[in-house]
Amino acid sequence: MEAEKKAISLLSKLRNELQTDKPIVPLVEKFVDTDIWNQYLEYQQSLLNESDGKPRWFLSPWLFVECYMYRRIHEAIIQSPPIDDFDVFKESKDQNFFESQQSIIALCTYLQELMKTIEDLEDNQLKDEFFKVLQISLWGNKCDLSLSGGDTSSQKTNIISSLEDLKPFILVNDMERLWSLLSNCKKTRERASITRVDIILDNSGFELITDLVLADFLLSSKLATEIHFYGKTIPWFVSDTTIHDFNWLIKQLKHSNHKWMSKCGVNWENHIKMGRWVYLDHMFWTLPHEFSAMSQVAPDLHAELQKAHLILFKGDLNYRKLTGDRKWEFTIPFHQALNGFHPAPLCSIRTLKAEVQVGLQPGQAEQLSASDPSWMTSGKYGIFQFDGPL
Ligand SMILES: O=P(O)(O)OC[C@@]1(O)O[C@H](CO)[C@@H](O)[C@@H]1O
Ligand SMILES: [Mn+2]
Repeated sequence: MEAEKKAISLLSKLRNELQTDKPIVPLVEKFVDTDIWNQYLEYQQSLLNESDGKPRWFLSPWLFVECYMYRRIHEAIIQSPPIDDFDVFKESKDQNFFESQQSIIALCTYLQELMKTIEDLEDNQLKDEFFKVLQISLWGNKCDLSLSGGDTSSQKTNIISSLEDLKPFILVNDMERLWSLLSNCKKTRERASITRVDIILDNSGFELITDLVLADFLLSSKLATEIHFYGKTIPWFVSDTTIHDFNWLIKQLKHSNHKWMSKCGVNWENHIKMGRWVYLDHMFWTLPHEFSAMSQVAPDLHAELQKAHLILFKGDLNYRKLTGDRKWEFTIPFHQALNGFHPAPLCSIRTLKAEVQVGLQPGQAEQLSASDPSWMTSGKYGIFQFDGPL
């Protein structure tokens, strides 16, 4: 109880600093990333003129301040042993999973049915199925909890039957290019050589299920032979996946009473055991840096990603970090907005929740603004935006 009181008082202090637009203060508790965070704060300070004073909540770049808030929430917890490994968002993440049960059952059933025939599918049928699981994973990204202020945001309808209706909401659609890349890898792959797809995960609960369905499909269709997943080392943006969420979810499936749900759980645990699925984390994903800084700030992670044949970045926050969260012209090429970040061919799979979007056709953004003013932030629209081999 003493620890809880302490954490709550630290969190109240944080809320007060935020609400009254106080200066952003350095982190105090020693942790693996404390020095890097404090250096980044100094860098933000260096961008200001003398007369502008200190970085502050209402004034500093949103990407930085928002990441900092989640890191400070974590600081309040690590300063309060013995509850220093408590995940303040765990309850809402689990709730999202339980409330999406029906949709999860539908997905697991769909996947297991598909598995029965996958070996016999013609190329064009396989491509159709690939596009379906990609779209499932895209719309899975609607269900994050930070946008709803932590309120429930689960998937209640059957996503598979909605795919056709949702197609007009895909603003950039590079699915064909993903197919070309992976089907080419499959055709030209020598026996015993590998095709590795890395998935930079976003939210736990329903979205994670959709990503694992995609990952399982990639293996079963032989479009890939190995999947590396990256999650977050600390609780992040309410719903983001940590290793505990990842393991918890697979266990839930495995012990489910539903035949196909538990089959998925068993298969997925097996993928992990056999090393076909590898879960990794790295502190870089919970730093405030944009991805073009990765080769400098986290050269080990950058080198690791270079070994992938394709990297899929799930979610809105990853898109903001890919593009540096800048006020780009809507028509600027994605490649340019990446600002030199290209460890391997990569694709963003995200629903739009923040006011950054590049690579649109001339006039497309203007048309959307006229017909649907909240198009950039409602999560109603989505993209598959690919930056291919150089
Ligand atoms: O990365 P996700 O889960 O798709 O979305 C997270 C996110 O919507 O939450 C924030 C709102 O607080 C947005 O800035 C951010 O992009
Ligand atoms: Mn998220």
